[in-house]
Amino acid sequence: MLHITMIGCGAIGVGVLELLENDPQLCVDYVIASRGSEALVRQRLASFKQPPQVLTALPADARPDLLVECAGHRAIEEHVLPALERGIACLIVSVGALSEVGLVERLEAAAERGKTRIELLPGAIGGIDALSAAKVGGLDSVNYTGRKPARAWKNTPGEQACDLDSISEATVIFQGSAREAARLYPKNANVAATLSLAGLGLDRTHVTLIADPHSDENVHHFEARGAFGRFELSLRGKPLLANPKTSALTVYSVVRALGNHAHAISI
Ligand SMILES: NC(=O)C1=CN([C@@H]2O[C@H](COP(=O)(O)OP(=O)(O)OC[C@H]3O[C@@H](n4cnc5c(N)ncnc54)[C@H](O)[C@@H]3O)[C@@H](O)[C@H]2O)C=CC1
Ligand SMILES: O=C([O-])CC(=O)C(=O)O
Repeated sequence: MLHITMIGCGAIGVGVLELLENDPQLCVDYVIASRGSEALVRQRLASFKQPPQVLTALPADARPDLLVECAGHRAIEEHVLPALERGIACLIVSVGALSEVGLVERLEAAAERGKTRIELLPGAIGGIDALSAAKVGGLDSVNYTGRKPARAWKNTPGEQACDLDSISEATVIFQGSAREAARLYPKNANVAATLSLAGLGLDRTHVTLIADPHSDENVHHFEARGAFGRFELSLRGKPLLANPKTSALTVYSVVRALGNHAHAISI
C-alpha cells in the first residue's frame, strides 16, 4: 500500500479523497491544511469512514511514499520544497507556480539533494505526452486558448478587463505569454504553464484567455506545430461544483497519477 500526504483539501482534494476512499492500494494518512482552516477541513472530511489526520505541517518523523499538492501556488514553497529536501517524491497540480523565476531550478536542486523526483501532473488538459514528444523533434509554435464561464474569472484581473456580470458575448480578457498568464491568473493558467513546460517554454507559448457568459464548460484548446507535423486538441471540461475555476478532469488526473504509482502497470 502507498502512503500519501495531501497538501490542500479544497475542491480537488475532497474529490480525490472520495475516489480513493475504497482503494486498498492507496491510503491518504495526512492532509495538510492552511493555518486556521483545520477545523473547516476536518468538517469537510467528517463523513469519511477513515478520515486522514488534518495538520498544518508534515510531522518531522513522517515518511510518506508520496506527497501530492492540491492547494495552490504558495504551497510549493511552503510544503513541496521542504518535502523534496527530505527525500519525499512530490506530485504537483499547481504547475503555474513554476513560472516564478528560479523556482524550477530550486525544485530541481531540492529533489537532487533529497535524491527524489517531482512529477508535474497534466491536470485539466490532455496530450502532454504527445506535446513533449513533439518537442524532441523541435516545435515552431504552441498557441493555447482557455475559455471559461464568466463566473470562473471572478476575483482575477479579468474583472478589470470587462464587467463579468454584464458581458453578453465571449470576451478576450488576456493575450500574452504563458509566463504572464500564470503570474496574473494563478488559479486559471496552470494548463497554460503545463503546456509551456512540456513544449516551447513559458515565454514562447502564446496564451489567450476568454470569459464566456454562455458557456458552462472550461474549454482548453491548443495547437502545436513543429517537425513532427501539427497537433490540435480541444478539451471541454466540466467544472467542479465546489469550484467553477477547476475542471473535474484535474481530480481524475491526480487519481490516475497516484494509481500509476501503486499499480504494476502504469498508463
Ligand atoms: N494543473 C491544472 O490543470 C489545475 C491546477 N489547479 C491548481 O490546484 C489548486 C487547487 O485547486 P482547488 O482544489 O480547485 O482549489 P480550492 O480553493 O477549492 O482548494 C484549495 C485548498 O488548498 C488550501 N491551501 C491553500 N494554500 C495552502 C497551503 N499553502 N497549504 C495548505 N493548504 C493550502 C486552501 O485553504 C483550500 O482549502 C489551484 O489553486 C490551482 O493552482 C487547479 C485546476 C487545474
Ligand atoms: O481546471 C481547469 O480547467 C484549468 C485551470 O483552472 C487552470 O489552468 O489553472
